[in-house]
Amino acid sequence: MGSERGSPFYVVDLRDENMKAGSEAWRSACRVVRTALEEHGCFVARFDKVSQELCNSVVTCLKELFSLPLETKKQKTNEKPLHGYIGSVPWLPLYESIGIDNPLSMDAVQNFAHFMWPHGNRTFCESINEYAKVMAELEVVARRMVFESYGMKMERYESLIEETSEYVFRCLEYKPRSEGVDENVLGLEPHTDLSIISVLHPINNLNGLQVKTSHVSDDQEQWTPIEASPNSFVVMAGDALQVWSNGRIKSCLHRVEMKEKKARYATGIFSFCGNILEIPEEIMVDEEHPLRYKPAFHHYDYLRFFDQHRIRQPQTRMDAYCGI
Ligand SMILES: O=C(O)CCC(=O)C(=O)O
Ligand SMILES: [Fe+2]
Repeated sequence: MGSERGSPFYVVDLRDENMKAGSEAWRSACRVVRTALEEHGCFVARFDKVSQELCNSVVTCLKELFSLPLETKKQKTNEKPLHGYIGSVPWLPLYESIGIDNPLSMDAVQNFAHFMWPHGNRTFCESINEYAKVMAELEVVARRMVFESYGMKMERYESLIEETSEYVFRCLEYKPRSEGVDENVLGLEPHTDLSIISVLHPINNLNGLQVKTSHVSDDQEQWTPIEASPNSFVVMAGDALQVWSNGRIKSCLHRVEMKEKKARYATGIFSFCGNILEIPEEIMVDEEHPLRYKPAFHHYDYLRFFDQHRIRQPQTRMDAYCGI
């Protein structure tokens, strides 16, 4: 466990069958997770519970979904901000994405599929629901590790896990650059996610994802690619985790550069808190880390705030919403 040669990002092996909560391997992984999130806001997780067959089926589903007419894709499938379709953005001509709310519920996925295909789509529902469940399993392990790494007691964080397990599953397609599209145009512009944690998977194994890293030694910032590889998932801190940790963890600034000649498909599962997320002040606040945010954070309200004000700069946005 640690960083891979040539890459500054930490790699956490979550494949180990023996990695049961409480074991030495588990505690050591918790430490790496905390260091990684404090340094880069992300880490690479090795996780082998998604078979190649399931990945292939999900890619087929995504192709089918994105080839639907624009009017169909744009239907409002959800009331929550940023949970639906995003596309036809003039400065992001290669990017399209669609959110599926509550993807662990087969009923919710079927509901979504009925919006898209009048007679439903059984293969789509089965593959997406099965795949989202595995992604969520990985997300929960990551969240448990974060809570534990700051010394939270298990009795306390288990209820927090339940409150913070609302998900949206996002399907992403990046079209290959066609004639006339400027070579400086990005696949997706720099941003941080508004989630607690995001787990991303470049499911057809194409590169493009980059994270803003800073080198403490020379004070330089740069965009560093995260290589796509089978069984590798990228776990990122979102704004809500930054607030929860009183700024100890920085939400991860990332973007997508599209140099590929083929369409790039990716998926992401994003966790949210359905309740008020409280900063555990007894753990996060001390002389060195005075309270930076109002201690009660209303997650969906923060999404509405973003939707209304569209403040792009993440630190300014969090400060404007809940800074003290
Ligand atoms: O395509 C990717 O790898 C990243 C997608 C992403 O950052 C997002 O959906 O928030
Ligand atoms: Fe993102």
